[in-house]
Amino acid sequence: MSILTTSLAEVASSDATLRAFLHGLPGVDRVGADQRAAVLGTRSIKTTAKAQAIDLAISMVDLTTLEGADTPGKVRAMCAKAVHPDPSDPSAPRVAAVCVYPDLVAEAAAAVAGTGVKVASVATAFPSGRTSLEVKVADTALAVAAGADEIDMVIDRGAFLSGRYLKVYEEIAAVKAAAGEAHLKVILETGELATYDNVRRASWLAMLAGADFIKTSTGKVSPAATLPVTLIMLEAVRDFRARTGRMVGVKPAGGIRTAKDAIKYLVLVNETAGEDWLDPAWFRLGASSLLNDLLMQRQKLATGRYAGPDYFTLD
Ligand SMILES: O=C[C@H](O)COP(=O)(O)O
Repeated sequence: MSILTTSLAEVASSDATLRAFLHGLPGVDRVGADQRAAVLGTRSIKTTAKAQAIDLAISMVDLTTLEGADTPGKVRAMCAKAVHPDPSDPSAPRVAAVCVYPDLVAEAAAAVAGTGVKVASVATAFPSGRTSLEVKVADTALAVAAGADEIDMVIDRGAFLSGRYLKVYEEIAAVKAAAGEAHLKVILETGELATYDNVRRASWLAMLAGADFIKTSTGKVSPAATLPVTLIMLEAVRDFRARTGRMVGVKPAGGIRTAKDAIKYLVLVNETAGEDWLDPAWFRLGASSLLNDLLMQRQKLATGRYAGPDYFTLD
């Protein structure tokens, strides 16, 4: 079955049709992808453009805490930081969203109410996803009922890697239905997918099933986000829009800690998917400890000196 001739409506009728479609996608040139990501990662941005890039990156952060030891107090402090990242400088943009476990959604929703900061929650038995579909759907519905604007779900990697593509598709579609109006980010956990071809296939599978965003990683598996994997996902959303007219967002997450790295991702977005994606509606950076470096670099550009990490509250 050729990607050019297949009707997308027919693709999800069985494992066999999904397999034919996904394995009919062009293979990823691994060396080429690594090299292109490395080259784009060396592009430098100067002064004004850098200041704009830092503010854009701040506005794209999903400020995240996903620890077993998370408390309501920690979540409230994180939410305060999400709304006013730099209390000494009201011109610092707020972040896109806070991202928490489902049991802390209500706390987060109360803390950011009326500010424009969204609440994202990792439902579906994050990070492993190893539970029944009934539990995943209930986890999602409860998170939305508690106030989540966005649901970050994990795919069933075991099913994907054993070729049970229809199961993965149907789970995503069921979680999407349970999410209702909430936006659905589908985490591929690329560090467990073994090949770049699989990253491309999982990206298409998630988009076909209704993902609003595709996300690299949970942050609990190494490697997490990388530039080459994000490049492949950006190509996928670009090609998916060309084929269907529908735009899907991209979220690298896990291990992104410096402003320098964040800017590399923005260059990659611009050069791969295009500037339509340079917007928090279409591109996010999932990170627990990136924001302080963005704020430090922002202040350095404005004042010519670093304030030092102690100046900002903890990420
Ligand atoms: O979704 C975001 C990740 O869980 C955060 O990972 P990180 O702690 O490496 O920034």
